[in-house]
Amino acid sequence: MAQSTALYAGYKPLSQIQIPTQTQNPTATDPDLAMDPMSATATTAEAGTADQQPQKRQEEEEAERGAPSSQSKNSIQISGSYSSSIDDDYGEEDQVGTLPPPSITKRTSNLLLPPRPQPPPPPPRSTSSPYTDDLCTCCNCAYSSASASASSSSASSTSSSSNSSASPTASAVAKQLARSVTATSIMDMPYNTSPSLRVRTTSLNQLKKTADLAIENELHVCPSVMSEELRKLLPPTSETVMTKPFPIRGERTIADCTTPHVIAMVGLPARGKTFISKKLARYLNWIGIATRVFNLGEYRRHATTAYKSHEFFRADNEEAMAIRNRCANQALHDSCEWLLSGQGSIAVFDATNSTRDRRQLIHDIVVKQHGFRLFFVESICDDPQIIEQNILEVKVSSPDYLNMNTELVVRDFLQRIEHYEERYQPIDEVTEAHLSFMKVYNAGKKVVVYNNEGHVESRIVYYLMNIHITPRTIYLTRHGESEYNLSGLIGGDSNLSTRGHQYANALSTFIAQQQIDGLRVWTSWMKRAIQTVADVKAPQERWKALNEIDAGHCEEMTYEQIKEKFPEEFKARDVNKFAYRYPRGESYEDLVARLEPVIMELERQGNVLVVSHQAVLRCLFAYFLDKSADELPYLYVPLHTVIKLTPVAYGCKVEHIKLPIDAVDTHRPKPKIPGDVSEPGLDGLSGELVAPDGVGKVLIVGDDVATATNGNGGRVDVQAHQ
Ligand SMILES: O=P(O)(O)OC[C@H]1O[C@@](CO)(OP(=O)(O)O)[C@@H](O)[C@@H]1O
Repeated sequence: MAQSTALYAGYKPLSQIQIPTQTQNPTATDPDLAMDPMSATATTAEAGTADQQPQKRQEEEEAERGAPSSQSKNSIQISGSYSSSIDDDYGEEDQVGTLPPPSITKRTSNLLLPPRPQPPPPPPRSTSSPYTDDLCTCCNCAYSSASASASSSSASSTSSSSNSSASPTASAVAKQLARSVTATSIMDMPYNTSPSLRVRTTSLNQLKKTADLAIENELHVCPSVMSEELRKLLPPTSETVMTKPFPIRGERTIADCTTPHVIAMVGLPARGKTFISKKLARYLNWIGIATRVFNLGEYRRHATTAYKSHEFFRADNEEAMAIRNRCANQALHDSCEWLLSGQGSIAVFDATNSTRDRRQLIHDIVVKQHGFRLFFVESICDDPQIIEQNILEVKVSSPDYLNMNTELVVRDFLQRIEHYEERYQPIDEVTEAHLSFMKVYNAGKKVVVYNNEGHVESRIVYYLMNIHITPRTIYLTRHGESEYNLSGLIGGDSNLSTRGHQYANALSTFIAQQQIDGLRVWTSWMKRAIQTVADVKAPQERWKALNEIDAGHCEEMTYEQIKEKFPEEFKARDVNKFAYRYPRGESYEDLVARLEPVIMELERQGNVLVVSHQAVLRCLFAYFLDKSADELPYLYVPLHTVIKLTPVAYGCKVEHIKLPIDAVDTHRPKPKIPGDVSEPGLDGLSGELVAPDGVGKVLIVGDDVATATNGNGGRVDVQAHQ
């Protein structure tokens, strides 16, 4: 966690904060109402100058996207049917008082071009580049000042006015840029233009407004040496836009989340805020939007050495309140700094944010000062059973209650909730009509969405409408060993081998013995997957989306054959396996995009057995285990093994159940030298029945499948993962 510098007046480093004494002061005022008039004035005054600009830009962005104006208030209400218990946070944390305006105005240039994670350096320009007429003078790349000078007249006027003092090369770049800015409009794009190209064009339209400034400052170089930010805004060329069905990872991120977002949770303790925050972050990261949760409870625990009792949360405990305020300031500040640093696109501020003043303050900082988007997610629950279940599941094991007996924990926590209830103000559509928010009632029974402002919010709303907390189990397994697996061929649509058929039998026995309530079976359309569940007694569905990664020109070849026939391709895959796309085929990143509807439907379902393939299951497994894009293509998913996933608290319990039928090992670990087929891998997983990263332990079932499913038969030691 990045420690802040003293950006807020009066801020004290967390390490210097002392444990509060449990004082009670009945005359103390509500800290949310006790705003420092100086701070409040400063905030308002600053807002007067700064706030209209981001808001205006936001509207312009929306107009470009064809999104409805934020002025058009809208609210929808949806009722669902979820039930059962709820997992939750460690009960944080609201009532923070005034947040003095942070002094980060020096970074407002980021608002125009928010820094993004650095993409890999551009490939050397080939002679097929459009920039071929002439060599540039700064680095002898193929940038053409001649082609740039042949710009359209309207473009020329734009560039010449802004670039009169630049070098000939800079002038050429400026012209090239300005021409594209002037000539290209999102409206001109053909209907089937890729999303990445549309975004690039949108960015160009934005750039048009700031072109003079940008050209002044940055266009003194050719594209190969100009800043990443500016280069991204150059018109697409045959090198930057490929013929492909999906944009590459970085582009997709930009497409989905041009403006940084803060998602701020709202609600009383034990209402599932941390559960929602963590799950949402896992999903957003998986689809390629860098997201991080800032949990206020963790800040508070860091600032105090030990939690003593609910007294700490009394509204009239001034000393404790001061600590809580500082922690909240710090967490929000860190969220914004993280977004400004360009490391991420969405910060989830996991706190109770339970008063109107508090939310207004967040709005002032996030929207008015930084120009970010802000979306509140309020979790409301009045079902005592859900709340109690939640306390028992996650509060009892909270670091706040180490070594405390369960009954005392429940009593203390309920009193803590009462302190919050005294001051809790649910989001109000009338007095807070300017906010964008959704409300989730009783773990998804009803959902209200208000002022939904764009694509990211829509995806979040859709996701949160699909998740539920009803206990269930998901079983993942690859098909039985196939004929192609035996001969080392990838892809294709071959039949099961003899051992593959034996696995199919063992699997149906195993599943029957598990006696899984309401089980549904999902398979790909591939023969080997369908044959594997031939005897499983449960309703079955075929998903084309579960088909194995399409290896394009490399289908039905061995790794050795690919290396021999396409050595460069083979090597390229080892360099970046997640992003690499087979010629005329798919990448792992494509797979993730293809599998999103599967994940969404899995979230809606109860018990499901998914029978699919190595690459596909790596993607699904990575979603449940929150694995990064680097780790994902190397996750170990061996044949003849069932991976049992059981949601617990904030994560997933993982069990690997190896059924007793031998199979070849198709796992190819990451080689030390890209393109090497002989060298043993770095991850050391190949051939070992060890789950990656110590995730759970492998349960090796004996000859009698029943031994393992009858309770004690080698029950595995499992770990829960966030
Ligand atoms: O991405 P890598 O590691 O090559 O693994 C994917 C490959 O796994 C295979 C087996 O080698 O999957 P599966 O047998 O599960 O259908 C190939 O079909 C597929 O191309």
